[in-house]
Amino acid sequence: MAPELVAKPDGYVQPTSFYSRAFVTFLAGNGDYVKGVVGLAKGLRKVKTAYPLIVAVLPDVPEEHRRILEDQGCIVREIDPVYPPENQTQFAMAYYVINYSKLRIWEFVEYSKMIYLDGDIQVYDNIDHLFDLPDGHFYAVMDCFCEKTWSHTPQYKIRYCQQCPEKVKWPAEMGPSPSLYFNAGMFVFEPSLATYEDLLKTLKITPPTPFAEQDFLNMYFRDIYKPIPNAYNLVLAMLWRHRENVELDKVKVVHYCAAGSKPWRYTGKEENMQREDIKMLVNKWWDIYNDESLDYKKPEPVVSDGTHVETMALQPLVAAAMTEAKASAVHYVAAPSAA
Ligand SMILES: O=c1ccn([C@@H]2O[C@H](COP(=O)(O)OP(=O)(O)O)[C@@H](O)[C@H]2O)c(=O)[nH]1
Ligand SMILES: OC[C@H]1O[C@H](O[C@@H]2[C@@H](O)[C@H](O)[C@@H](O)[C@H](O)[C@@H]2O)[C@H](O)[C@@H](O)[C@H]1O
Ligand SMILES: [Mn+2]
Repeated sequence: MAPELVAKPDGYVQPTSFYSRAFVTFLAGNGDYVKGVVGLAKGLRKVKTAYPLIVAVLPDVPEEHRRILEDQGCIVREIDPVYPPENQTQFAMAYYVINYSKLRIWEFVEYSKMIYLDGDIQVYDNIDHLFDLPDGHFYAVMDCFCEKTWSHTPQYKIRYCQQCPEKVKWPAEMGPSPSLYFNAGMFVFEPSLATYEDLLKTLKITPPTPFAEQDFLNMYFRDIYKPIPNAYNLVLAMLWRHRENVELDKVKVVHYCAAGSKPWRYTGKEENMQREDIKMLVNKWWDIYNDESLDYKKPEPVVSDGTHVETMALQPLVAAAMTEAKASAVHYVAAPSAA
């Protein structure tokens, strides 16, 4: 629901509840992931989230892509890259090396709570309630170890997966079973400069591993990690690896991370990509991406007592609240965080 607006004696109106919560995603390069972020922005609008979407962009994201995202109501913020220490690691995907730059979002301390979403994620139900989860923990959905991308791990070699720990039990002779491990495509976290500095300091002395920043974040937050239901981040491989753990009609967030499943590049040729559930989820993504009614509508400039007030690129909800607050004969100032 839109933040309360309070008209001040001098006629200035300011939202009482400044946004200290936001969704945040990450965009690198001049390629087609920008389509993923546009889809995400429109999906969040469709589920009527009360919070803005921040896009942390690397310097190599072109002005044209930044404009496209601002025109979709996103708040674009440039971040510097973060590189892991010199290493010979073979990342599961070569481009994973850029994903360490996600760590910059811990520096967004004007927000007390944020939900990170990969650009290849779509939100199909409102998940604003996750912002109310108790502070002091790191919330994310458990990953699955059954795809070939995990063939470098001991759990893969013995076909152990945390999604079905009873099926193949962890053998005592291999020591304690692995800590619960989350997929880093979606997580609820609290920005903090102290954590941010410590993350970067710790990264400098941590040898990189195949799943790059996902492995690093799992190691770093292991003691405060709390699993949340699979419905909040459906890692697509779950559909053919652990169908018993998926209630497709209750899924709120879909993560198009399986090879060949990025909707904007979908050809249907890769393994599992001809499944009916995959085709349905890819079409669902395109329905939102192509829905022009979900495009961001810049609020009409507010004209008051003859002066033309330039409204900033406000979040639709603040704009709607302003309209409700009868934009006549008063000036408006937007909440800085809504700018
Ligand atoms: O060329 C790229 C590759 C990755 N990303 C960002 O980094 C995230 C993580 O990469 P990806 O989702 O491809 O990894 P996966 O979840 O498929 O392993 C993406 O969702 C994007 O937000 C990007 O912006 N440009
Ligand atoms: O940089 C490492 C990446 O690791 C994760 O992706 C993996 C993981 O989900 C595996 O379990 C799948 O098998 C695999 O397909 C998928 O790519 C995150 O989704 C991504 O945001 C990012 O952190
Ligand atoms: Mn992803």
